Amino acid sequence: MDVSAHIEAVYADICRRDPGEVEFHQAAQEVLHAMVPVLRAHPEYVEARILERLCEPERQILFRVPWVDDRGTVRVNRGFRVEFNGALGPYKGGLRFHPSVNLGIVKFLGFEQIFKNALTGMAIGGGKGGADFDPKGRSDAEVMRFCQAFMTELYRHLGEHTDVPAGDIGVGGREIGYLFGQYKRITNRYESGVLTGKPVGWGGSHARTEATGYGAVYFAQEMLATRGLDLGERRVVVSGSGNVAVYAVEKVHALGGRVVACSDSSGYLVDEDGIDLGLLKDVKEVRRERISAYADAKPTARFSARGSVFDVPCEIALPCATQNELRQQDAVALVKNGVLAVAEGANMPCTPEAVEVFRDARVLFGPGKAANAGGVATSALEMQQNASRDSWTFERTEDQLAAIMRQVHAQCRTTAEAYGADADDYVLGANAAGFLRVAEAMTAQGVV
Ligand SMILES: NC(=O)C1=CN([C@@H]2O[C@H](COP(=O)(O)OP(=O)(O)OC[C@H]3O[C@@H](n4cnc5c(N)ncnc54)[C@H](O)[C@@H]3O)[C@@H](O)[C@H]2O)C=CC1
Ligand SMILES: O=C(O)CCC(=O)C(=O)O
Repeated sequence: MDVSAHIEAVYADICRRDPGEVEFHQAAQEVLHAMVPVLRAHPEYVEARILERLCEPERQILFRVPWVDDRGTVRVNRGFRVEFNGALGPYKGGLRFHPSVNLGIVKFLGFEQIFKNALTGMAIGGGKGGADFDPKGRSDAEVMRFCQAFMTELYRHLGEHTDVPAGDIGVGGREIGYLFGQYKRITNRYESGVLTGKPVGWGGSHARTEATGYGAVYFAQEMLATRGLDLGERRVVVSGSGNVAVYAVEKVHALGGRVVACSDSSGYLVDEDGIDLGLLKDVKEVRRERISAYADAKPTARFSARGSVFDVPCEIALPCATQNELRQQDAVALVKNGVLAVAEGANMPCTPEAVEVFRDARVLFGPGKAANAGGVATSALEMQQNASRDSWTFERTEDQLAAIMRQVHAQCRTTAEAYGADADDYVLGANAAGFLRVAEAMTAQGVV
């Protein structure tokens, strides 16, 4: 059988059926490319049309979200939930509130989530959702009314055994609280496990807030260890300054590294003293201001509205903002400046051309579906705690997170080698290991 031709045909079909969904095409192409050696070893998955079934969501929900702003004006947004694959458990994946959200972006994120969730080894399927709502500049009351309107439609598709959303860009503890309140009001059920990322006082898990950023740093640490290196004293650049970025900075500092730059959509900040985490959290989490407010408050820091945060020389780069933020020219600059390792805290932040530059330069590269899997894995730990009406300590939860990240890392390397690649080929290893677990479950469950 000509496996390459089969894969080409699957990809062509995706592009033909869903033209314009460029981010989904990009995510699918990466996975499909990695499938060549896997399908050669498993022709039964070609026969069972596993790839074709994996690339088609089980269900896509699109809905109107009408709400009223503080001036009494009626607003209308579009809501999405893509329930991509439920072979391993309830659909699991975050909600993104950002003006750029469209079906193609939600599908790319949901598709990534299938393989990421499988890699964690936990019982969670893949899904993602969101809305083209822009929370920037909105009052708390507006955000609450929007969340209530969003949940007024979405609730009928959710359930702790059905579909369990969490946060993503623009959705944090505040939004999860409002969404949970509306779910509870409509259903008259205190179903703790229907959403994760809840605040710790009422069903949230310790370490979930920190998990994605911490996990990405653990993954970078594991990659460095394969070359006898560690994070101590290393110069690190983190893009973004949201949930993932802030806790990546925190863990790098805890492990002895120094984050010298971070960013937001308005520009980037360099602080050679090392990013002051207290100030960063105050600017971003409390005051919800632009990152330039940090430089206004600290004389050692400088803010730049032009150029890229990846121009700042570093040994470790952690892209933690958004998709396709790290382009070919950024990768070239990083390599020129001696970068050793790149771990994707965000989903698909590096373009395919950038990944190629890292591969050619033999830079250790951890793809998002492996490197940022700590967030969703800790969400699954939150579901476990909710199901058993238990609450674990921070230490116990973080220990489990660290163990899961070590296991994800090891699995990437052994799977890459098993399919004839170098163990450093984390892209092949992550995609193949995730795929195999899902394909096995789909096969056992029949054509459904
Ligand atoms: N929150 C979580 O647990 C997980 C998040 N992710 C991914 O991590 C990334 C960040 O998510 P969160 O930190 O949760 O969101 P967030 O809303 O807390 O932060 C997003 C950050 O990215 C910045 N940003 C957005 N667009 C940008 C641009 N074009 N250029 C520079 N900065 C930009 C924002 O200013 C903000 O600092 C996303 O790709 C998300 O899908 C992945 C796994 C889990
Ligand atoms: O915690 C979750 O359920 C989802 C996290 C997420 O959206 C992601 O892994 O990209």
